[in-house]
Amino acid sequence: MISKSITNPQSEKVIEIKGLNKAFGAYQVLENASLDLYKGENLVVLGKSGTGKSVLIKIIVGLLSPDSGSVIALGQKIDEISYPELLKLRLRIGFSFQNSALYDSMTVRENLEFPLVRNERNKSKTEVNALVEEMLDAVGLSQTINQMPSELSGGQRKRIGIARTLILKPEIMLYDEPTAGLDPITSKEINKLINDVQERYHTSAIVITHDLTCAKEVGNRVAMLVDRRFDRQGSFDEIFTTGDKQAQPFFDYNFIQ
Ligand SMILES: Nc1ncnc2c1ncn2[C@@H]1O[C@H](COP(=O)(O)OP(=O)(O)OP(=O)(O)O)[C@@H](O)[C@H]1O
Repeated sequence: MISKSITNPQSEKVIEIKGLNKAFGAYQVLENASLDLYKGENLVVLGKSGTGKSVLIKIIVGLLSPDSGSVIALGQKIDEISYPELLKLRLRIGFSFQNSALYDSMTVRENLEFPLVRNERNKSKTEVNALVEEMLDAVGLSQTINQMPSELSGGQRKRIGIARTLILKPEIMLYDEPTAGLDPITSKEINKLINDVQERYHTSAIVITHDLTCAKEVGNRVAMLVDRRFDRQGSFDEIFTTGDKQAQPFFDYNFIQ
């Protein structure tokens, strides 16, 4: 397995997180955490369960407020913009949920149309159809257009979930455990899809995962959330070949156990 090339640190930043603090009551989840997402890269975020990865994502899209620190996404300071501006910004950031979050009572076509009908009402029926077809082609599932989610496999549902997120052409994609619950072959297909999306749509992405094969295959960079911050950042090999005591258990669990 070949690692992907690491991002040029001179690249433009599409997300800049500086000195982030977030606690729930006395429980400090993030402490002086800093992390950047560069334009066009896939950044893998690794961390033990309950360390605050979902909290981080929620802060980025303004669903949770940090106690202090600054988050700039696509040039906008999340905690300073108005609510309508925040809603507009969220449309530029696609969030692919862990459970795919498809509507079971709608066909694949209707699931894909839904974000457009809700957010881009000015689109004609022909434009909507063209976008649905483009997205299904992008995820390799054109033939499922009239099927119900219950007729799809777990891997296919993930793909349709990604297609539905992509249909608004977001500049940033947030993937929450994209390979969770999938077999290794289907996981590899999802990894390839994440890379195809990066190439075809020039998205920048944060990929939250516990799956190191996924991390290695899709990540231009890896950041580990340890002790409430992201002190460990680098290429996959930089993180996992140096015998780091916090990183090693992830590696051992995924590749040796
Ligand atoms: N709204 C909330 N109120 C109180 N505590 C919360 C809230 N949201 C998250 N937490 C706590 O913050 C910590 C981090 O949660 P988070 O969901 O971000 O973990 P995670 O790293 O995404 O875990 P996993 O890998 O299991 O999904 C947990 O201890 C969780 O209980």
